[in-house]
Amino acid sequence: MSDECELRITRLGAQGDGVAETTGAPVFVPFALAGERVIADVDGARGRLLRILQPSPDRIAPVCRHFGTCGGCVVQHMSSNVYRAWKRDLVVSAFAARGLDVTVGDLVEPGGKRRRAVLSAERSDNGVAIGFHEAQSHALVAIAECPVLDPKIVAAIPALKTLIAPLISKLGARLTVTATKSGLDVLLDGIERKLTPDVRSRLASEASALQLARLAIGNDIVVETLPPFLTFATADVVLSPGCFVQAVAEAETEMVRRILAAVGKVKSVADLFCGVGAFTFPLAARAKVLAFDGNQPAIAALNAAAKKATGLKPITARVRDLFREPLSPLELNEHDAIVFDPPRAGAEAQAQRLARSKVKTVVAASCNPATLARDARHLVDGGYKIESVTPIDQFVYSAHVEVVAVFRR
Ligand SMILES: C[S@@+](CC[C@H](N)C(=O)[O-])C[C@H]1O[C@@H](n2cnc3c(N)ncnc32)[C@H](O)[C@@H]1O
Repeated sequence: MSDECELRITRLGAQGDGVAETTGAPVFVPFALAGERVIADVDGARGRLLRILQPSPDRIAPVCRHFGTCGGCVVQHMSSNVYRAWKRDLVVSAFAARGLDVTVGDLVEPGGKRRRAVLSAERSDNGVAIGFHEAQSHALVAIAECPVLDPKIVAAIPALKTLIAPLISKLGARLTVTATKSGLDVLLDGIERKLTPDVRSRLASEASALQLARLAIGNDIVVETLPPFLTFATADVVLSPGCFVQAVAEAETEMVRRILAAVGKVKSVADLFCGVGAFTFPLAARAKVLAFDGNQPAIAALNAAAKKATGLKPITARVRDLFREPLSPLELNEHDAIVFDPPRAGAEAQAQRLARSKVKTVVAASCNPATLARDARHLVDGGYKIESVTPIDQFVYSAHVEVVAVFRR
């Protein structure tokens, strides 16, 4: 049952929604701003914005025509000041919820566009569409423009649509596109049927004609015209299909700069959750690095690049599940500094071991302030002091924020 109600929005929630405190529970209204009076269609804790009776002076026009339907961006409608304060506060609140009263730095905005897009492809009565899902829905919004994506990815969408059309059913598929230094690296997941030799050879020649660096379908590399690579310090790393990369190169540069500044002049560093080595190689310009990640292809890619890279200290990279088998305090103590950059779930088991170690400097990078704060609590309880917490706007217009936190003992 939904109800049309007049609401007064008093604050912004963690997902960027306007929140109205009612006599019952709070109501969350996407695209409403603090200070606004709105009419919303309210169903339980959610309100659909129908009309704005009194707009906030901080309301601005969105930069993209898809804003409001495409679920990729949640906050293009607020002034820069409100946006910056809200993003920073996501981090402040996460730390406060763990009883950590820290000074969180201002939001750093490195700019840049996303070099990685995870898109959906679906067949409908009007043909194949590629885009993002609507918020809280399975409906696809076909993308004609996108202010956050690398323009090379947006420009390739019409050609990708034609390329993959024969493979796409109503069930849909996932398309991971990465802009690498040798061209677009395209991975299509969720295709059930096996490729016939004819289809395969057509796909290979069309992908080459489009100058894609690589086209992979699931685990099958259909064609690799050029090895798709990214450069970290002096290392050219050929990516494994769909492996993790930081979404925005400029944000990665900012993270690396802060990590290196915090680590300082050291002899030995462990880089935990290293992926393909975005931090490993810059760290190895000054110290020997022991690197771990649970993803075997990522470690293979890192090791292959390490063999060819010049001017770096020794790198040892190994596959290890750091949730099940975190480094022990004894293993940690062999290093002057530890860098960890886990997935959204965080690194609780590893943080608990770190709390019992004697390592002087720990630097955490995280895309989830909630799990970072939980892990920081373990470090603080183990005697670490939080030296700095810096939010970095890697995921512009979304409710996500990257954070680099420095701990010392
Ligand atoms: C946020 S990414 C960081 C990668 C790298 N630091 C970078 O900047 O590119 C998180 C990494 O954690 C790895 N990972 C996820 N679960 C893991 C686990 N249980 N043990 C070890 N690594 C894991 C993923 O493979 C991924 O490379």
